Amino acid sequence: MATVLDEIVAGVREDLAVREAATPLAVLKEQSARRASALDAVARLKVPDAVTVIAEVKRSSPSKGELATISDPAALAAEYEKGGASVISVLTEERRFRGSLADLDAVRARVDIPVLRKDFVVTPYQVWEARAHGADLVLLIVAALEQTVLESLVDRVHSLGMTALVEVHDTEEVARAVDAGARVIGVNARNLKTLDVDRTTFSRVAPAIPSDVVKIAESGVRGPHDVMDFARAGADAVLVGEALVTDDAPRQSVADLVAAGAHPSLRAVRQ
Ligand SMILES: O=P(O)(O)OC[C@@H](O)[C@@H](O)c1c[nH]c2ccccc12
Repeated sequence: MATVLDEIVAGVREDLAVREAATPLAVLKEQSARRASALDAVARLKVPDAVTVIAEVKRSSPSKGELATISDPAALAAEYEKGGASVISVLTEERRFRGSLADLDAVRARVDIPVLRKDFVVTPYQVWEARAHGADLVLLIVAALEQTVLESLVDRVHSLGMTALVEVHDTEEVARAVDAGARVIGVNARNLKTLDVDRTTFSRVAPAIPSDVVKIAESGVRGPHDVMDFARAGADAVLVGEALVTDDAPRQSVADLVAAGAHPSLRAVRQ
């Protein structure tokens, strides 16, 4: 039976065929060459004595439907940046998440911190697209990719100077991510087959991640308390979407999450 993930990827492939017909790869390569080099995201995500925050621009999701209108994604990203976010995540998937490459362009033009292209990347064309539109990081979901494809996409992302954020759900996927050369691994608390969130996923899966790899807890962060829990479980960063896009004061809420991630009581557990 087709899972939600299979259905999303099928839609992504259809939309991709349309873009590939309109913009040849050679054009994307020229656009990429004109971009400033990608920013070093690893240095910003893994800092001593603090959990950093990746703040996400997301209008809609398959699990919750419409979350927020977000008429000005760049303005929201600028608020996140002022609140102390280390990286901005921008959904570019159109059908289920109501994102676009135009959102990525707008955010890139406004903020100075690294930007993550959040999509269902299955071909090298999408990696070139990410770079052409100014992304510094690209999400790669292990569960959506054959191992050989995952390996070649990680290589492509890194060879273009970007950082792959390789998403896993269990320890087998961690092994695949590490074999593929991941330097940054995100453990998604949301199961992409059932869409359920299980906040214990990170603490179960993170011990399998090598110590030199950056560890990110993704999904289900409701507030400062969850940031502190993930910090105690060894997270270097958290990725937060829904709680921020549905908030009236996203700048202050990011600041509260950043403060929780740097709380002095966490120093002892992070040694
Ligand atoms: O909105 P949340 O629960 O804070 O989750 C953010 C982020 O982790 C989530 O949007 C996400 C994680 N992995 C993904 C892969 C594709 C699309 C979306 C995602």
